Amino acid sequence: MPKAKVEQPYARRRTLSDPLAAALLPPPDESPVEREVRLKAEIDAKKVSDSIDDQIRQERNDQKKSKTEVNVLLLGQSESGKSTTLKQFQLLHSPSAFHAERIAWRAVIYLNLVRSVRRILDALAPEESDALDDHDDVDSLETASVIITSSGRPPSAILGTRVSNYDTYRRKLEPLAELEERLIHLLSSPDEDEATHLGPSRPAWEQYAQFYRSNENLSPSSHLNARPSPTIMIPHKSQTSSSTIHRVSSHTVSSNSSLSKGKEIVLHTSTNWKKAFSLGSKSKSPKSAHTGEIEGWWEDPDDPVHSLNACAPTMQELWRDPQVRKRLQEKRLRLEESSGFYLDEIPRITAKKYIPTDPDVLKARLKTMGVVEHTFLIPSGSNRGVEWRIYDVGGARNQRQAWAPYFEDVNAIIFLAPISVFDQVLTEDPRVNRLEDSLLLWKSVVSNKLLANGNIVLFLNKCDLLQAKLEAGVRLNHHMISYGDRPNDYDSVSKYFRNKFGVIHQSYTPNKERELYIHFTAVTDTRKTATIISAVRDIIIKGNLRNMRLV
Ligand SMILES: Nc1nc2c(ncn2[C@@H]2O[C@H](COP(=O)(O)OP(=O)(O)OP(=O)(O)O)[C@@H](O)[C@H]2O)c(=O)[nH]1
Ligand SMILES: [Mg+2]
Repeated sequence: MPKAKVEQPYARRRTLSDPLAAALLPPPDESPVEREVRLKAEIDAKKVSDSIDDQIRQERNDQKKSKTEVNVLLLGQSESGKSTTLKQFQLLHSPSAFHAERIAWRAVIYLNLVRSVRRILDALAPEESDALDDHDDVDSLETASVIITSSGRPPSAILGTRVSNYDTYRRKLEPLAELEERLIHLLSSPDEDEATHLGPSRPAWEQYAQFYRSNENLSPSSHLNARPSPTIMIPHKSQTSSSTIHRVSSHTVSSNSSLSKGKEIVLHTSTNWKKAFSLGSKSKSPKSAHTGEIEGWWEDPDDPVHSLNACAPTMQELWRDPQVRKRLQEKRLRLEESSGFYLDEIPRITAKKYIPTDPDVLKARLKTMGVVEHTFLIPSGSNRGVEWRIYDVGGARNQRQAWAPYFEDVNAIIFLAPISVFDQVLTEDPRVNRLEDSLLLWKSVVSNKLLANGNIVLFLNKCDLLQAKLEAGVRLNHHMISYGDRPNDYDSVSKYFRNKFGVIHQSYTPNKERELYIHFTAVTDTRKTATIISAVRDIIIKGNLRNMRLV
C-alpha cells in the first residue's frame, strides 16, 4: 500500500511530540501479514468513523432546519385578507400581544367608520348630470364595491330616491370631515390617503394599562409580556424605496428572554411615528396609582372620540333611514364589503370609553405597505419549538415588486383570493376586474420556479360576502361569461372557483408533484379560521419534513 508507506515516516516523526500517536504506532517487529491486517482494520475503522461523522452532521443539519424556522409568505391582491389572516395567527399564538395592541386600533376603526359615513353622504348627493360624466371622483364611489356595467360606468340611478334629510345630515355631520382629515394625517403617509399604520401604541398602552387590566381581568404578567417595545426601523430587502419591512415578533413563550428579544413594531420609513402615537398622548397618567382612579383619553377634549360621540345620533339616524338604504341600493354601494360593519354598532364604537374588541380589530382595515414580518414561537403541541416567520406583504399593484426577494427562503405560501369580488374593480386601477387580477396573480405565483418546492395553500376567501352577494341576486354570469347558465347558488359558484384556481395550478406549476390545498375561508371568523390555521400548520410542517426527506 503506497499510501501507508508514505504516511509512516510522518507518523513516526509525529510521535516525538504526540503521545497519543505514539501509543497507536505499530509494533516495531510487525510482520508484513500483520501489517496488512492492521492497515485494513484502520481503513475499515476510518470508514465507520466517517460515516458516523456524516450521520451526526446530517442530523445536526436536519435538526437545525426543523428547529429553526418555517417561513410562510402571505400573498394575494390588496384587500384579499392577508393582514386579517396574520391577525388570526397572532390571536391564536400570541393573544397577549394581540390584546396589547387593541387600543392602538381605535384610531383606525374611527377612520373606517368616518369614511363609511362620508361615502354614504357622497352617494346621497343630488345627482348632476355632468358630475357623472366627468366621473373622476372614483374614490368617493368606493370602486371596490361598485359594479361596473358594460359601458364601464356604475349603473347609478340617474334620478334616484331623494333623501329628504340630506342637507340636515350633511350639516350635522360636518365635524366628521375635519376628523377624517385629522385621522388620515395621523395614520397615513403623505403620499397615501389610506391608513397604513397603527395609531397610538406604547404611550396609550402605558397610560391605560391599569384601566385595561381592570376591564379585561387579565393578569399583569400577561400584559407585561405583551408590551410592544419602541419602534425600530429595519431596511427593506428590496431596492424599492417605497417598501419597508415592519417587524413584529410575537413570541408566545413567557420567559423574560422573549421580552428582551424585543417585540418591535416598525412603521413606514416616511412616517413620523411619534406623531402617530399622539392620539391619546395628551391624556395624563392615572390620577392615583393607589386608588386605581384612571384619567384616560375621554378626558382629553382633543381626542377624536368627542366629535364622534357628538355625531353618533345623526350617524345612527342616517344609517337607519330607509330612504338612505334605498339610495345606496340604487347606487349598488355595498358598505358591508368594506368598513361598513362598524355602522351597525355606532353607539358602542363611539362610546367615550370604547376599547376595540377582537372582532373589531380583525375587521379594521389598515393597508399594508412593504413587508411585515411576524415571528411566532409555538411552545407546545406537535409544532413545539418551531419558529414561524410569517411575512405579510402589501398586495396593491405598486407593492408587488417587493415580494420577489422573499421567494428564495420560503417554505410555504398562503395565497388569498377573495371570491366575492367578481363584480368589483381594483382600487388602484378601476379598469381591472378584481377576480381577473386575482387569477392572473395566482397564475404567476404557481408558475414561479423559485417557489416550486414550497407548499402552497389557497384560501378562497370572503365566502361570507360571496354567499350574501349571491343571495342578494347578483349574478356571476353577468361578470364572468364563462360561467354560462349554471346555477347562481353558493355551492355551484364556490365549486366553480375552486376548479378554476385548481386547473391553473395544475397547468402551470413547474412541480407536478406539488399538492395544492384549498380552503374556503372567511378569515374574519375566528373560530373557523383557527381550525383551518391548525390544519395548514400541520400541512406545512409535514411538507417541510418531506422536503428534508425526514418522512
Ligand atoms: N366579511 C369579510 N371581510 C373580510 C374577510 N377577509 C378580510 N376582510 C376584510 O377586508 C378588509 C381587507 O383585509 P386586509 O386583511 O386588510 O387585506 P390585505 O390583503 O392585507 O390588503 P393589503 O394590505 O392592501 O394588501 C379588512 O377590512 C378585513 O376585515 C372575509 O373573509 N370576510
Ligand atoms: Mg395587508
